[in-house]
Amino acid sequence: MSDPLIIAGKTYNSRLIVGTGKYASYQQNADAARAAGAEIVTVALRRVNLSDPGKEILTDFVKPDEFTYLPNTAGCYTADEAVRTLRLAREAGGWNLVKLEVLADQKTLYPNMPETLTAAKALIADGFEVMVYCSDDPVYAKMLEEAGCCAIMPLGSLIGSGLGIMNPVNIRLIVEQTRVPVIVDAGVGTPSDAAMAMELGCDGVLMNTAIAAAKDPILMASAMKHAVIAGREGYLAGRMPKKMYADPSSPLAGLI
Ligand SMILES: CC(=O)[C@@H](O)[C@H](O)COP(=O)(O)O
Repeated sequence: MSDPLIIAGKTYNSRLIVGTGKYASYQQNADAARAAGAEIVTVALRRVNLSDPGKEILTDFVKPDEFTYLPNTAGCYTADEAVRTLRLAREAGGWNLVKLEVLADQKTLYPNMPETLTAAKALIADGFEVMVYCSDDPVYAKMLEEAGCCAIMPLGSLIGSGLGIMNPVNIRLIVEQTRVPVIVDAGVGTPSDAAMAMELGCDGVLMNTAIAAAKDPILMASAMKHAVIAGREGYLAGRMPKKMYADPSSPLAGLI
């Protein structure tokens, strides 16, 4: 069955996007991205070495001809900072598809939604394709979609928390109202969290810590790949209706 994910007019077969932080090495990062079957990797422009030849460079391991690079603005706390960071990235690397995140504070890394919306509008006016990390607030999610974002990426829970999807009802509301892909970003801790996101009807999942901080990141990456596929197929198959009382599995007719 062909069931591609289309973001900003480009088709992907994988619905799992992975990060490039917290790994023991860039080699382990590359191996995990492959085990996850990921086609897109997100890169924190302010944290990952993309150019200093005196150190290991990410692109030597996670190769740009193998993965679509999705630069992100992790570590930016104002719209201005985020816009400036992505403009510099476009000049340096030619990246036009970007992941915008504007954070509110270091303790929660919760998205600052007014600043995020301001930055999204500026970037879209500047010709960027903006995938946007956001709160699970359906009202802001709608504003970001109307501003022209090409993917809405609500948090499952706080970045790096591994707490899973704290507010499935809000995620479902966002899914129902959104016409561009909805990708749960942040907070996934286990394969069942990833499957739940997909069963809720999300178009994909972005995760970093759940894989990078696992005891065996490569095995966890593979587990996440299967969970995303299982959740997607379960969503497309349509779950059975919930019932309050038992319903026997074997037919009642013809009983002795
Ligand atoms: C990698 C990234 O872009 C972040 O949004 C974040 O790190 C993902 O969150 P988790 O680490 O909780 O998966």
